[in-house]
Amino acid sequence: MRSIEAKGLTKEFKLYRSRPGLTGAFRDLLNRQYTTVRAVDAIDLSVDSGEVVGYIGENGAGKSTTIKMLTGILEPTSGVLKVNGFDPHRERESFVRTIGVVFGQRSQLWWDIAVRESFRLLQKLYRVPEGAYGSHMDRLIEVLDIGSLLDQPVRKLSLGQRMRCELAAALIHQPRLVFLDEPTIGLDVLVKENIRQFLRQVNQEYGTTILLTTHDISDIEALCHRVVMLDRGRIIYDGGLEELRQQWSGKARIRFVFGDRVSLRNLQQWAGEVADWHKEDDRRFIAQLNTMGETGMSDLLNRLTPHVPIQEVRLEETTTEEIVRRIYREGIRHA
Ligand SMILES: Nc1ncnc2c1ncn2[C@@H]1O[C@H](COP(=O)(O)OP(=O)(O)OP(=O)(O)O)[C@@H](O)[C@H]1O
Repeated sequence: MRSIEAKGLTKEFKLYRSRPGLTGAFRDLLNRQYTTVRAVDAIDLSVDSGEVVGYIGENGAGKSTTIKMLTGILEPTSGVLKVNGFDPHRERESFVRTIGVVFGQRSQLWWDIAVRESFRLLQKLYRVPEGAYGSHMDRLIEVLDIGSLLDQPVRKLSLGQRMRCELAAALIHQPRLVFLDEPTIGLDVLVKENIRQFLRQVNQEYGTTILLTTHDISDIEALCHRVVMLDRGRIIYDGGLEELRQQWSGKARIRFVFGDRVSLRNLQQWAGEVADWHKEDDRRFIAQLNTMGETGMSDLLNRLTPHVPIQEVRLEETTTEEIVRRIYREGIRHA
């Protein structure tokens, strides 16, 4: 079953321009001028139920605008959108009962009342029957380890404690689809790991679909089977994380420590077309392979060994973070 089905989904904003001075203000009154910003530009997105998808992109790429359309907060300018079988904006009342939302920067809990009371209010809002509520909440409270926080007002909680309560709040009504916007922002490594583990568990046990926006690529590595990358309102990549790494990790870099001093010119001569060289000191060099895969590496070693003793050789892996940063910087065509 499909959780999200978007075709040609577009959102434009009108930005009104103010002309300078009093005359400008007067002219604005009579005839306002505006420019149009296309925040989301005709995207096609299908997400099957049970998938965990990372939705990433630079600041201003259009992620929040997409999420706001998917959750029914904003009405699309054009395109077709079905989420959990609903038109999110038009059928908002029934639709919101099928989704959960966590915005890392904003709270859905009431600041001054005890966490327990916030949960109760949400239970009423979502009309969750008492029987289903009790056992489900007990489980959430246990897994998220928030039992000791229930009687405290939200304003007294640390960020990590609050995030765990936010997650419980978003899952009170057992939604089929959860939107998480920067769920681990500002959290320490241990809390991040707990939250990721919890999300994996929710996905596996309940088959909950998760759409996650984050600037923290390790969230994506830990959780997502699929990445959708947005650039200036358009999808520039939609596929597996591993494929993204393989396709765009670029030329392999090999770090050498030679047994003897060696000149850059000699290395260039011996290696020929196979690699480009960067010198760190007389014995330490980095080779950037011009041929992909393992053949390039063994070819290079074969060429060097007759001339110079190799003390250490290490293949440098490009991290996903580096790949993504490069794609943001250069665009996917040049990565
Ligand atoms: N209400 C609005 N009115 C006018 N322009 C807007 C509005 N909301 C967003 N935009 C513009 O739309 C574009 C996409 O913004 P959006 O907030 O969706 O990006 P984002 O990928 O979520 O960025 P970030 O990672 O910084 O949150 C930006 O150019 C932004 O300035």
